[in-house]
Amino acid sequence: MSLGTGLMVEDLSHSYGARKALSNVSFSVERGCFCALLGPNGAGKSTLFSLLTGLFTSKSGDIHVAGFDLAKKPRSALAALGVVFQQPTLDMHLSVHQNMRYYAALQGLSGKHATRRIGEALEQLEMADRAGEKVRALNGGHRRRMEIARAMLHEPAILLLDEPTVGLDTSTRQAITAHVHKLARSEGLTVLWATHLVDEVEDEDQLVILHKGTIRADGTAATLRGARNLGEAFLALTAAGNETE
Ligand SMILES: Nc1ncnc2c1ncn2[C@@H]1O[C@H](COP(=O)(O)OP(=O)(O)OP(=O)(O)O)[C@@H](O)[C@H]1O
Repeated sequence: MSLGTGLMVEDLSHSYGARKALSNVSFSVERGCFCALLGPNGAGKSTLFSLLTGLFTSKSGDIHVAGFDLAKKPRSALAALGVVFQQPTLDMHLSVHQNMRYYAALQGLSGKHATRRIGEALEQLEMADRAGEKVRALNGGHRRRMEIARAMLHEPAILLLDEPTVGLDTSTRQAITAHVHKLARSEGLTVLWATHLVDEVEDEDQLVILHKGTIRADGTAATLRGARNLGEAFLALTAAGNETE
């Protein structure tokens, strides 16, 4: 895989003691693609994210981020990643801008460059007019948008989001999902979006279905669902996997 390309996961496995959470998982996401990683609770999505972000180390398998081998070039690989974790990690007592400034400093951005990137990232997520507000005064949707803007500060090639709409109402979920689809299209950003909700997947998205630690399907959402709606297709693909166990 060459420099600047998307994400590649090859033959990745992970166990918690005797419990196998991921078994020989392989898939790749082309640069600029939105890939939905769809799986029910316990499928292994968070485990995969922990491996992709270097929180856990894989004993078997390879991960390449924007062309960098995570095991051999962790700094370069991690620098190419923007991450939005499932649990919010904002300082409620600071303003949006202060939170962004703090994170910019952690990323090594300072001065005018940091100010410019904070402005641009907030603009992209339509949050620029909230910059002076305390985070605790924002609703859940705006907090999430802010976290996405924050993950974009260092201009990552790849954005990972682990169930980023958990706890949000339907219209807020739709707005955030649409925002990130737009980012992928307009910025050439590679996106891996983990979810268990089929309505967050668009027909033209790449869809990877993970169930009980294995990949059950990988293709364009429209192709995988065929004439069915995605909910039916998802149930069929995950039920088919159960029968073999
Ligand atoms: N720290 C742990 N110790 C033991 N087993 C774990 C641990 N974390 C996860 N597991 C198990 O590994 C499997 C995959 O869990 P994981 O959290 O990665 O799935 P998930 O798809 O993210 O699910 P959810 O949507 O519920 O977060 C599950 O069977 C889970 O019970």
